[in-house]
Amino acid sequence: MLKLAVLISGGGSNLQALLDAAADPEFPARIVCVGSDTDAPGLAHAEAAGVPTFVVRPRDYDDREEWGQMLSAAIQEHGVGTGPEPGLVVSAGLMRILPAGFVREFSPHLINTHPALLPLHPGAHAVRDALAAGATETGVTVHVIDEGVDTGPVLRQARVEIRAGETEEELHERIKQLERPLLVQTVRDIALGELDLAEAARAAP
Ligand SMILES: Nc1nc2c(c(=O)[nH]1)N[C@@H](CN(C=O)c1ccc(C(=O)N[C@@H](CCC(=O)O)C(=O)O)cc1)CN2
Ligand SMILES: NCC(=O)N[C@@H]1O[C@H](COP(=O)([O-])[O-])[C@@H](O)[C@H]1O
Repeated sequence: MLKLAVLISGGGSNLQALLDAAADPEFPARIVCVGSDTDAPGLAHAEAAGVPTFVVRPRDYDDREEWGQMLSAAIQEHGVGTGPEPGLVVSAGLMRILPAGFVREFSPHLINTHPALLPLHPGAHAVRDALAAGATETGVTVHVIDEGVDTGPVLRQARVEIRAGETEEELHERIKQLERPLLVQTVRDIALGELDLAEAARAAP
C-alpha cells in the first residue's frame, strides 16, 4: 500500500478526488497526511476524512530551505520518505516552490499536477497565461518535481480546448474536470508499479 503525503494551498478539489479514490479499499494507496503552507480551505476535506493535517508557514522561518526542512520533518513524521518504502509526496495545488534540499530528499517520489501542457505556461498563473497567449488549447500535466519550476519529467498529460470568451475561472474548472481523474490514475499507476518514477527521472533529458 503506497503511503501518500498530499500538499495543498487552496480549495483542495484534487485532494478530495484522491480522498474519494482512497476510500475504496481496492485503491492501492492511502493518504497518511495532508500538509499546507497556509490555512488552506482544502484542509477541511482531510479533517472530514479523519486524515491528519499540518501547516508549515514560510513566514515562520528564515528562508525557503529552512521551511523545506520543517515541511520534510512533518511529512516524515507520518512515515513518508522514511524506511524501505519511500511513499509518495503529491503536490496538488501547493503554491510554493519547494527548495533544492527538499527536492533532493524526496524526488523522484515527489510529483506535481499543473494546469497547463508543460513546458508551456509554467509557474503560478498557468491558466491566466494560456488565455493571455491566445492559445486555442491547454490542459494539465502531472510531472516529477525537480529543482526547477515545472521542469521535471512529464508523467501524464491531458488536453482541453479553450472556448472563445471563457474566463480564467471557467477554463480552470474545465481543466480540473480532467485533472482530478488524471491525478488519481497516475497515483494508481505509480502504486501498482505500472509507472516507474525512477525510470521516468532517468529518461529525462
Ligand atoms: N521545486 C519545485 N517546487 C514546486 C514545483 C516545481 O515544479 N518545482 N511545482 C509547484 C507548483 N507550481 C506549479 O505547478 C508552482 C506553484 C507556485 C509557484 C510560485 O511562483 N510560487 C511563489 C509564490 C507565489 C504566490 O505567493 O502567489 C513562490 O513560491 O515564491 C510556481 C509554480 C509546487 N512546488
Ligand atoms: N502552478 C501550480 C498550480 O497552479 N496548481 C493548480 O492549482 C489547482 C488546485 O486546485 P484544487 O485546490 O481545487 O485542487 C490545480 O488546478 C493545480 O493544477
